[in-house]
Amino acid sequence: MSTSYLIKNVAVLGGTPSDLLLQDGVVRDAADAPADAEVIDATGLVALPGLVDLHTHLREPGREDAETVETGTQAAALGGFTAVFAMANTEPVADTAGVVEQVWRLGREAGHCDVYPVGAVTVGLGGERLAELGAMADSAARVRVFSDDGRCVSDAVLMRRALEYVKAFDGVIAQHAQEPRLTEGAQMNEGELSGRLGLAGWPAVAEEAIIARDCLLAAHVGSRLHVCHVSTAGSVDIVRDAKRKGWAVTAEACPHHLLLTDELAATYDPIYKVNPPLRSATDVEALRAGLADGTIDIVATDHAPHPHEDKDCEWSAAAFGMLGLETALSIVQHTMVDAGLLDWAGVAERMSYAPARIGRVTDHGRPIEVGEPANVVLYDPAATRTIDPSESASLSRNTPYRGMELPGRVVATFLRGKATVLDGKLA
Ligand SMILES: NC(=O)N[C@@H](CC(=O)O)C(=O)O
Ligand SMILES: [Zn+2]
Ligand SMILES: [Zn+2]
Repeated sequence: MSTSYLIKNVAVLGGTPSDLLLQDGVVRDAADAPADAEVIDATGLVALPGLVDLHTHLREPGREDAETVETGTQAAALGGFTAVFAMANTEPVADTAGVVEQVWRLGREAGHCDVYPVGAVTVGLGGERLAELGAMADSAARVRVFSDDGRCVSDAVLMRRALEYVKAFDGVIAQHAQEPRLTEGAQMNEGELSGRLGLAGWPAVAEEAIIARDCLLAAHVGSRLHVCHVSTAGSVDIVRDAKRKGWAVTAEACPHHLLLTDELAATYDPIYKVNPPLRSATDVEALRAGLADGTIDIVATDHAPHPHEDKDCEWSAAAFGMLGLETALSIVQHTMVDAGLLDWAGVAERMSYAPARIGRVTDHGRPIEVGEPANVVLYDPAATRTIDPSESASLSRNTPYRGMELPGRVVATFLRGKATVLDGKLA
């Protein structure tokens, strides 16, 4: 028999404390708790629906030195996630039914959280021929999100065809918006600082031009576009405009873009090297405002593990990317909740309900109500912790928050009523 959990005195979405029963994989009325239910005193804790990350790099197959499905989903569970969408830029690329089924199966076997593979848009992320989108959609992995993330689908005709193709199964194209010709050799945000540091600049317009083009294309063909890791104030404006026109455009912001700025590049420490790059304080403020008013639909981690030999080197030689799964909720608390921009219901919308909706997943992103799947995270917003990379479940150590004191701690995560994390540790 599986364990039942009676969670006492928990503030669901930060509301008035009540009791919750998780039994047989679903949320039940606490009054029906069996005598042998495991009791958790959740006084002071907030219950949120299991978090859903629409943008994770699990690196398997091919780069198991950086991360595996096992370790990446452990990090996810520790961060309060019950589902992650695994990006397609693996080796081999997830551009066939075979590879997406393999990733999906590895996720099931690991059991720490559900893994939904993202399918590549083009063969080998080559940007030349459409991958077998229909076969991936029809596979056991039931792919609905397609992305060449890491690369931009820069060919307008190919992007149009992809948007048209996925309409047949209600899919979405998640675009890594980066005009390649405007970003050749780019190392950091283009601005006064990049000139001073002698690092090639990644201009905001290279992101904004692609987002504007793709919003127009999505509207033209009547399809769904999702914009990955929005990083500039101008991008927020473009998405806001597209939404006002009623176009089916959604967008994500990453925790690091909500907190960190390009000033950190002055350290020349590649821990701060990420794509798109850290931008200005004005951009950070616009992202927070966009996330608060719903222009930016979701927070996605873009968890991008890299082994130390790809990060502990000179800036221009280092890989782009930073860890995100285990710190995302703390960064959102710090930048949005503690700043008075979002309440916990708003966090649930942006880190669980909306990402599940965009990814067309129905058993995650559900409210914590009787009869719903017991995908729940218990979070202590009053706790603080100092980030120690060596404590991460990830195989990689590239967190930009090393040594920082962050608010909040994930106390427990439940996947279909089974504890994946208890007392802040893997169960
Ligand atoms: N974000 C990054 O800096 N890196 C990602 C690729 C990506 O998300 O574009 C990676 O795969 O390492
Ligand atoms: Zn990307
Ligand atoms: Zn990514």
